[in-house]
Amino acid sequence: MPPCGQYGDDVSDVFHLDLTRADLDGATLAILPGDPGRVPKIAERFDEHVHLASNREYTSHLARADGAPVVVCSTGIGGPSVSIAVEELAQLGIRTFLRVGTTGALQPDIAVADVIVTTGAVRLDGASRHFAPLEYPAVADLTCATTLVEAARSLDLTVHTGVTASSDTFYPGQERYDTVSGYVRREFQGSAEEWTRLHVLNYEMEGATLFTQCAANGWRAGMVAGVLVNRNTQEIPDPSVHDVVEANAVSTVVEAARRLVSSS
Ligand SMILES: O=P(O)(O)O[C@H]1O[C@H](CO)[C@@H](O)[C@H]1O
Ligand SMILES: O=c1cc[nH]c(=O)[nH]1
Repeated sequence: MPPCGQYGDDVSDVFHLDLTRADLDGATLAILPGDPGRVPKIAERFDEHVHLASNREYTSHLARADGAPVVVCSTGIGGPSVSIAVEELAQLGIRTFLRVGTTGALQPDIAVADVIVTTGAVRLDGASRHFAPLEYPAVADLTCATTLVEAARSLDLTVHTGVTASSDTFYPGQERYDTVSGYVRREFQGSAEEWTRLHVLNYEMEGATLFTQCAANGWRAGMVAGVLVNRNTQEIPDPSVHDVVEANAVSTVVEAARRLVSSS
Protein backbone atom coordinates (compact mmCIF):
# COMPACT_ATOMS: atom_id res chain seq x y z
CA MET A 1 0.00 0.00 0.00
CA PRO A 2 1.57 3.34 -0.98
CA PRO A 3 1.68 6.06 1.68
CA CYS A 4 -1.47 8.18 1.86
CA GLY A 5 -1.78 10.38 -1.25
CA GLN A 6 1.38 8.94 -2.90
CA TYR A 7 0.16 6.87 -5.82
CA GLY A 8 3.03 5.90 -8.09
CA ASP A 9 3.95 3.30 -10.70
CA ASP A 10 3.65 0.46 -8.20
CA VAL A 11 -0.11 0.73 -7.77
CA SER A 12 -1.89 -2.53 -8.41
CA ASP A 13 -5.46 -2.72 -9.67
CA VAL A 14 -7.68 -0.02 -8.23
CA PHE A 15 -10.56 -1.58 -6.35
CA HIS A 16 -13.59 -0.89 -8.58
CA LEU A 17 -12.26 0.01 -12.03
CA ASP A 18 -9.95 -3.03 -12.27
CA LEU A 19 -7.24 -0.88 -13.90
CA THR A 20 -3.53 -0.30 -13.27
CA ARG A 21 -1.42 2.75 -13.99
CA ALA A 22 0.31 0.80 -16.74
CA ASP A 23 -3.08 0.23 -18.46
CA LEU A 24 -3.50 4.00 -18.84
CA ASP A 25 -0.10 4.40 -20.56
CA GLY A 26 0.44 7.91 -19.17
CA ALA A 27 -3.06 9.26 -19.95
CA THR A 28 -4.00 12.37 -17.99
CA LEU A 29 -7.42 13.01 -19.56
CA ALA A 30 -10.54 10.86 -19.18
CA ILE A 31 -13.91 11.03 -20.90
CA LEU A 32 -16.67 9.93 -18.54
CA PRO A 33 -20.02 8.81 -19.97
CA GLY A 34 -22.59 7.52 -17.50
CA ASP A 35 -23.63 4.57 -19.66
CA PRO A 36 -21.14 1.68 -20.13
CA GLY A 37 -22.69 1.07 -23.57
CA ARG A 38 -21.54 4.51 -24.64
CA VAL A 39 -17.86 3.73 -23.97
CA PRO A 40 -17.04 1.83 -27.21
CA LYS A 41 -19.10 4.33 -29.23
CA ILE A 42 -16.87 7.12 -27.90
CA ALA A 43 -13.60 5.19 -28.09
CA GLU A 44 -14.11 4.22 -31.72
CA ARG A 45 -14.29 7.91 -32.66
CA PHE A 46 -10.56 8.11 -31.95
CA ASP A 47 -7.67 6.85 -34.12
CA GLU A 48 -7.34 3.55 -32.29
CA HIS A 49 -8.76 2.06 -29.13
CA VAL A 50 -8.57 -1.02 -26.94
CA HIS A 51 -10.92 -2.39 -24.28
CA LEU A 52 -9.28 -2.26 -20.84
CA ALA A 53 -11.72 -3.57 -18.25
CA SER A 54 -15.34 -4.09 -17.30
CA ASN A 55 -16.41 -4.35 -13.68
CA ARG A 56 -19.85 -3.40 -12.28
CA GLU A 57 -20.92 -0.14 -14.00
CA TYR A 58 -17.33 0.71 -14.93
CA THR A 59 -16.26 -0.13 -18.49
CA SER A 60 -13.03 1.41 -19.75
CA HIS A 61 -11.21 1.73 -23.06
CA LEU A 62 -7.89 3.36 -23.92
CA ALA A 63 -8.05 5.47 -27.09
CA ARG A 64 -5.46 7.59 -28.92
CA ALA A 65 -5.82 11.12 -30.23
CA ASP A 66 -2.88 11.76 -32.58
CA GLY A 67 -0.91 9.27 -30.48
CA ALA A 68 -1.86 10.78 -27.12
CA PRO A 69 -3.63 8.39 -24.73
CA VAL A 70 -7.21 9.19 -23.68
CA VAL A 71 -9.18 7.03 -21.24
CA VAL A 72 -12.90 6.51 -21.76
CA CYS A 73 -14.56 5.16 -18.60
CA SER A 74 -18.23 4.88 -17.68
CA THR A 75 -19.37 6.12 -14.29
CA GLY A 76 -22.85 4.65 -13.89
CA ILE A 77 -25.69 6.77 -12.58
CA GLY A 78 -25.41 9.24 -9.71
CA GLY A 79 -22.87 10.96 -7.51
CA PRO A 80 -21.63 8.00 -5.44
CA SER A 81 -20.60 5.98 -8.48
CA VAL A 82 -19.04 8.91 -10.36
CA SER A 83 -17.03 9.79 -7.22
CA ILE A 84 -15.47 6.31 -7.17
CA ALA A 85 -14.51 6.49 -10.85
CA VAL A 86 -12.95 9.93 -10.42
CA GLU A 87 -10.96 8.96 -7.30
CA GLU A 88 -9.62 5.74 -8.81
CA LEU A 89 -8.76 7.37 -12.17
CA ALA A 90 -6.98 10.15 -10.28
CA GLN A 91 -5.00 7.50 -8.35
CA LEU A 92 -3.82 6.31 -11.77
CA GLY A 93 -2.78 9.78 -13.00
CA ILE A 94 -5.89 11.35 -14.60
CA ARG A 95 -6.13 15.10 -13.93
CA THR A 96 -8.74 16.25 -16.50
CA PHE A 97 -12.27 14.78 -16.43
CA LEU A 98 -14.84 15.41 -19.17
CA ARG A 99 -18.31 14.10 -18.40
CA VAL A 100 -20.64 13.43 -21.33
CA GLY A 101 -24.26 12.65 -20.59
CA THR A 102 -27.90 13.25 -21.33
CA THR A 103 -30.21 15.70 -19.67
CA GLY A 104 -33.69 17.17 -19.30
CA ALA A 105 -33.96 20.87 -20.17
CA LEU A 106 -35.86 23.34 -17.99
CA GLN A 107 -35.67 26.54 -20.03
CA PRO A 108 -38.36 26.66 -22.73
CA ASP A 109 -35.98 27.86 -25.46
CA ILE A 110 -33.75 24.76 -25.24
CA ALA A 111 -34.61 22.17 -27.88
CA VAL A 112 -34.20 18.40 -27.93
CA ALA A 113 -30.77 17.51 -29.41
CA ASP A 114 -29.20 20.85 -28.41
CA VAL A 115 -26.19 20.47 -26.13
CA ILE A 116 -25.59 22.10 -22.74
CA VAL A 117 -22.14 22.89 -21.37
CA THR A 118 -22.44 23.37 -17.62
CA THR A 119 -20.55 26.20 -15.93
CA GLY A 120 -21.73 25.35 -12.41
CA ALA A 121 -24.08 22.92 -10.70
CA VAL A 122 -26.74 23.23 -8.01
CA ARG A 123 -25.68 20.75 -5.33
CA LEU A 124 -28.88 18.81 -4.82
CA ASP A 125 -26.81 15.65 -4.48
CA GLY A 126 -25.46 14.07 -1.31
CA ALA A 127 -22.07 12.87 -2.50
CA SER A 128 -20.55 16.30 -3.16
CA ARG A 129 -20.88 17.05 0.59
CA HIS A 130 -18.35 14.31 1.22
CA PHE A 131 -15.72 16.45 -0.52
CA ALA A 132 -16.53 20.01 0.56
CA PRO A 133 -19.19 21.85 2.57
CA LEU A 134 -22.30 23.14 0.80
CA GLU A 135 -20.91 26.69 0.72
CA TYR A 136 -18.22 25.44 -1.69
CA PRO A 137 -19.24 26.01 -5.33
CA ALA A 138 -19.60 23.15 -7.82
CA VAL A 139 -17.90 24.86 -10.75
CA ALA A 140 -16.46 23.61 -14.02
CA ASP A 141 -12.87 24.28 -14.96
CA LEU A 142 -12.86 27.32 -17.26
CA THR A 143 -10.58 25.79 -19.90
CA CYS A 144 -12.65 22.59 -20.05
CA ALA A 145 -15.93 24.51 -20.34
CA THR A 146 -14.58 26.87 -22.99
CA THR A 147 -13.11 24.03 -25.01
CA LEU A 148 -16.40 22.10 -24.91
CA VAL A 149 -18.28 25.19 -26.13
CA GLU A 150 -15.78 25.78 -28.95
CA ALA A 151 -15.99 22.11 -29.91
CA ALA A 152 -19.80 22.20 -30.08
CA ARG A 153 -19.76 25.38 -32.17
CA SER A 154 -17.18 23.90 -34.55
CA LEU A 155 -19.69 21.09 -35.16
CA ASP A 156 -22.52 23.60 -35.82
CA LEU A 157 -24.46 22.38 -32.80
CA THR A 158 -26.69 24.66 -30.77
CA VAL A 159 -24.94 25.00 -27.42
CA HIS A 160 -26.24 26.57 -24.21
CA THR A 161 -24.05 27.44 -21.22
CA GLY A 162 -25.01 27.97 -17.61
CA VAL A 163 -26.13 26.34 -14.39
CA THR A 164 -27.32 22.72 -14.10
CA ALA A 165 -29.25 21.14 -11.23
CA SER A 166 -27.75 17.78 -10.21
CA SER A 167 -30.26 15.57 -8.44
CA ASP A 168 -29.74 12.24 -6.67
CA THR A 169 -32.96 10.92 -8.15
CA PHE A 170 -34.39 10.93 -11.67
CA TYR A 171 -38.02 10.92 -10.46
CA PRO A 172 -38.88 12.88 -7.28
CA GLY A 173 -35.74 15.04 -7.21
CA GLN A 174 -36.50 16.15 -10.77
CA GLU A 175 -40.18 16.59 -9.86
CA ARG A 176 -41.59 13.79 -11.96
CA TYR A 177 -45.14 12.72 -11.09
CA ASP A 178 -45.43 9.98 -13.72
CA THR A 179 -44.43 7.27 -11.21
CA VAL A 180 -46.09 4.35 -9.42
CA SER A 181 -47.02 6.47 -6.42
CA GLY A 182 -47.48 9.72 -8.32
CA TYR A 183 -46.18 11.38 -5.15
CA VAL A 184 -43.43 13.98 -4.96
CA ARG A 185 -42.36 15.08 -1.48
CA ARG A 186 -43.36 18.61 -0.52
CA GLU A 187 -39.69 19.67 -0.60
CA PHE A 188 -39.63 19.03 -4.34
CA GLN A 189 -43.14 20.16 -5.28
CA GLY A 190 -42.74 23.33 -7.36
CA SER A 191 -38.95 22.89 -7.48
CA ALA A 192 -38.77 22.56 -11.29
CA GLU A 193 -40.55 25.90 -11.64
CA GLU A 194 -38.28 27.49 -9.06
CA TRP A 195 -35.09 26.27 -10.76
CA THR A 196 -36.47 27.51 -14.08
CA ARG A 197 -37.10 30.95 -12.58
CA LEU A 198 -33.57 30.93 -11.19
CA HIS A 199 -32.31 30.39 -14.77
CA VAL A 200 -31.13 26.85 -14.18
CA LEU A 201 -30.87 25.25 -17.62
CA ASN A 202 -31.33 21.56 -16.95
CA TYR A 203 -31.43 18.51 -14.70
CA GLU A 204 -28.95 15.64 -14.61
CA MET A 205 -27.44 13.52 -11.84
CA GLU A 206 -23.61 13.64 -11.64
CA GLY A 207 -22.31 17.15 -12.34
CA ALA A 208 -22.37 18.53 -8.80
CA THR A 209 -20.36 15.62 -7.41
CA LEU A 210 -17.88 15.69 -10.29
CA PHE A 211 -17.26 19.44 -10.11
CA THR A 212 -17.02 19.62 -6.31
CA GLN A 213 -14.72 16.60 -6.04
CA CYS A 214 -12.45 17.83 -8.83
CA ALA A 215 -12.29 21.48 -7.75
CA ALA A 216 -11.60 20.45 -4.15
CA ASN A 217 -8.68 18.29 -5.32
CA GLY A 218 -7.28 20.79 -7.84
CA TRP A 219 -8.30 18.68 -10.85
CA ARG A 220 -10.02 19.96 -14.02
CA ALA A 221 -13.58 18.97 -14.91
CA GLY A 222 -16.05 19.85 -17.65
CA MET A 223 -19.46 18.51 -18.65
CA VAL A 224 -21.52 18.41 -21.82
CA ALA A 225 -24.99 16.88 -22.04
CA GLY A 226 -27.34 16.23 -24.93
CA VAL A 227 -30.93 17.32 -24.37
CA LEU A 228 -33.27 14.30 -24.35
CA VAL A 229 -36.43 16.07 -23.26
CA ASN A 230 -37.76 19.53 -22.52
CA ARG A 231 -39.59 19.39 -19.21
CA ASN A 232 -42.00 22.17 -20.20
CA THR A 233 -43.66 19.82 -22.66
CA GLN A 234 -42.88 16.28 -21.43
CA GLU A 235 -41.78 14.37 -18.33
CA ILE A 236 -40.28 11.18 -19.77
CA PRO A 237 -37.87 11.28 -22.75
CA ASP A 238 -38.94 9.79 -26.06
CA PRO A 239 -36.53 6.86 -26.83
CA SER A 240 -36.65 7.65 -30.58
CA VAL A 241 -34.50 10.78 -30.09
CA HIS A 242 -31.82 9.06 -28.02
CA ASP A 243 -29.33 8.25 -30.79
CA VAL A 244 -29.10 11.73 -32.26
CA VAL A 245 -28.95 13.32 -28.81
CA GLU A 246 -26.16 10.98 -27.74
CA ALA A 247 -24.27 11.51 -31.02
CA ASN A 248 -24.28 15.31 -30.59
CA ALA A 249 -22.93 15.12 -27.04
CA VAL A 250 -20.36 12.46 -27.96
CA SER A 251 -19.10 14.43 -30.99
CA THR A 252 -18.66 17.46 -28.76
CA VAL A 253 -16.69 15.68 -26.06
CA VAL A 254 -14.46 13.84 -28.56
CA GLU A 255 -13.59 17.10 -30.33
CA ALA A 256 -12.95 18.83 -26.99
CA ALA A 257 -10.72 15.99 -25.78
CA ARG A 258 -8.70 16.17 -29.02
CA ARG A 259 -8.20 19.89 -28.52
CA LEU A 260 -7.24 19.55 -24.86
CA VAL A 261 -4.69 16.77 -25.37
CA SER A 262 -3.13 18.53 -28.36
CA SER A 263 -2.70 21.74 -26.35
CA SER A 264 -1.17 20.06 -23.27
O1 LIG B 1 -26.74 9.85 -19.83
P1 LIG B 1 -26.10 9.82 -18.47
O2 LIG B 1 -24.65 10.13 -18.50
O3 LIG B 1 -26.36 8.56 -17.72
O4 LIG B 1 -26.77 11.05 -17.64
C1 LIG B 1 -28.11 11.20 -17.28
O5 LIG B 1 -28.94 10.08 -17.53
C2 LIG B 1 -29.13 9.30 -16.32
C3 LIG B 1 -30.59 9.23 -15.99
O6 LIG B 1 -31.33 8.69 -17.04
C4 LIG B 1 -28.34 10.04 -15.25
O7 LIG B 1 -27.07 9.44 -15.12
C5 LIG B 1 -28.27 11.43 -15.80
O8 LIG B 1 -27.27 12.25 -15.28
O1 LIG C 1 -34.56 14.48 -17.72
C1 LIG C 1 -33.49 13.89 -17.63
C2 LIG C 1 -32.90 13.26 -18.76
C3 LIG C 1 -31.71 12.60 -18.58
N1 LIG C 1 -31.15 12.57 -17.36
C4 LIG C 1 -31.69 13.16 -16.29
O2 LIG C 1 -31.15 13.10 -15.19
N2 LIG C 1 -32.85 13.82 -16.45
